[in-house]
Amino acid sequence: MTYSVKEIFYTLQGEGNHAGRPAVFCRFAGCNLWSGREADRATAVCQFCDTDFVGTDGELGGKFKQAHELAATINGLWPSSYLDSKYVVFTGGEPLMQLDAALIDAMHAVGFEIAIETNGTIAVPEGVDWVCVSPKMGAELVVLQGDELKVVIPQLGQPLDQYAELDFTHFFVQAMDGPLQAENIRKAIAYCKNNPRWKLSIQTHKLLQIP
Ligand SMILES: C[S@@+](CC[C@H](N)C(=O)[O-])C[C@H]1O[C@@H](n2cnc3c(N)ncnc32)[C@H](O)[C@@H]1O
Ligand SMILES: Nc1nc2[nH]cc(C(=O)O)c2c(=O)[nH]1
Ligand code: SF4
Ligand SMILES: [Mg+2]
Repeated sequence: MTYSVKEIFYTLQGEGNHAGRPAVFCRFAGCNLWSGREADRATAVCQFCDTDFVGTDGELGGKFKQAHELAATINGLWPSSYLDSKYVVFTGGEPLMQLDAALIDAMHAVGFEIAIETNGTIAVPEGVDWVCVSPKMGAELVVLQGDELKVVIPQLGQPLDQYAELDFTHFFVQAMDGPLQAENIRKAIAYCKNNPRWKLSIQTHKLLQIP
């Protein structure tokens, strides 16, 4: 299959349980909950997205015909002097529209641990080493287990109490970035203090002004 990739870059994971961990990010183009066009945002299922995932025009973006070509490009960003702890985060857009067994095998073959950031609407294939699910109101959640549940708040009517019963190891709330960010951060802090199973995920890469 041909993979459509917006961009590939080496940075620190900014969010969630692995915040601060060096990682290659592979951002796939396309999402099942928004076209990515501003004109469609108001009518999209997911309306608060902070990411440009349209097209293949970003850093190292493009169409990759073979899993091993994409794996080699990702592997090429890992520092050659340090071949331990290799970590790739597949995101997007929605990575589970494209991540398949061939790419999982190709990444493992070059020594990577594989993480995904997903909206939870598409089943996770075998072999993914770290599953971060971020549910979206208005979209059916089908991924009911994983490593971290990272809920962007506030979303009207979101069943946070029910989410807390799902089979995840870590439970995070993350303040929605946008015009109400300051207020959303206050809400997220208050939510964690009142519901101590939940931890705060800060988008540290935005504070640090790194990709
Ligand atoms: C851009 S999404 C891509 C992966 C996948 N489509 C998803 O939604 O999980 C990566 C992460 O950013 C979060 N996110 C998107 N827009 C955000 C915003 N405005 N404020 C805070 N987090 C946001 C998502 O919920 C998700 O956890
Ligand atoms: N540094 C950094 N960390 C991230 N964690 C999740 C991201 C995403 O867009 O999926 C992201 C991102 O875009 N950059
Ligand atoms: S599901 Fe993820 S990538 Fe798609 S629009 Fe929402 S936040 Fe953006
Ligand atoms: Mg991001």
